[in-house]
Amino acid sequence: MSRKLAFTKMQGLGNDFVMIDAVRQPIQLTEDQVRYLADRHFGVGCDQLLVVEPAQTPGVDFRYRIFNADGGEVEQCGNGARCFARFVFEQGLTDKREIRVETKKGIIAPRLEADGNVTVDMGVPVLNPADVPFVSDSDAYVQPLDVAGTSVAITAVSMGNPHAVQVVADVDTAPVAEQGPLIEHHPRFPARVNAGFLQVVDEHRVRLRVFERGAGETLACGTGACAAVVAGILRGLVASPVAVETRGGELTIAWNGVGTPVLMTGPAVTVFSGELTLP
Ligand SMILES: N[C@H](CCC[C@H](N)C(=O)O)C(=O)O
Repeated sequence: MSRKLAFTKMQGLGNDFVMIDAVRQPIQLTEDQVRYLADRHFGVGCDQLLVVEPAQTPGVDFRYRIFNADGGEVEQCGNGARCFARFVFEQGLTDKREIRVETKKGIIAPRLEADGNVTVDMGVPVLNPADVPFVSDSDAYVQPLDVAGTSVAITAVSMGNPHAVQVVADVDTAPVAEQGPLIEHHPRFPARVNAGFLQVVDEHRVRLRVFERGAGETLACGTGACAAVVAGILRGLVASPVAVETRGGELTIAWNGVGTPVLMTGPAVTVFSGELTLP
């Protein structure tokens, strides 16, 4: 039996989302339905689908679930967190400008700024390889990863979701298309991984491309920007705060070191709303 579904299309630096208000229209989407909604030819089209639900934890305002375009549910989404905050405010689901929201892996706190940007406390990055998860007998911040016979020096970081960050001379010529899928599916990342390609411009500015788990290369990746700055600071290449230039625009990331949270600031834009009949 088909049903009507209201949705809103949003984007954060070109990383685009279909937002579903499952507070007012409770729904459980199948993987096939997620893939349909994310499909850029047969559906609405997005990198990720974000479903807003009532909170399940006391003292938290909402729960938000994140699904990649391939249908898989994941732990965290940085650009999505900013769009989520604007969505619940614009839809009248809250009158708060600072929101506590639970995701599959932890609670984050987005704040709507007066200048239109959104700042999110993305939580404390996880560096213990077993918790990323990254199969390794070392906890060194830089480790060699064999990628089709090429040894790539990566830093494994979890922002709730897993990231493998490498430093390149120039993101425009980095082997994103060739290495991205190989790193995403690398056996040493049992939950797969988002592959970051980081170019250092100066102490407070970098350029970044990310081949995302379950979505391919996106124009921007918020958790990827957080992971890249963490990796850059651990390697002594940059210092907080860092401007992160992505193909979709610029994020500001601040981090004061191991054991402290990462703060991410950037835009969140509503593109259009619509309704469709869900197959
Ligand atoms: N592809 C990611 C989820 C979306 C993250 C990204 N869109 C962001 O802004 O953080 C993963 O599978 O972990």
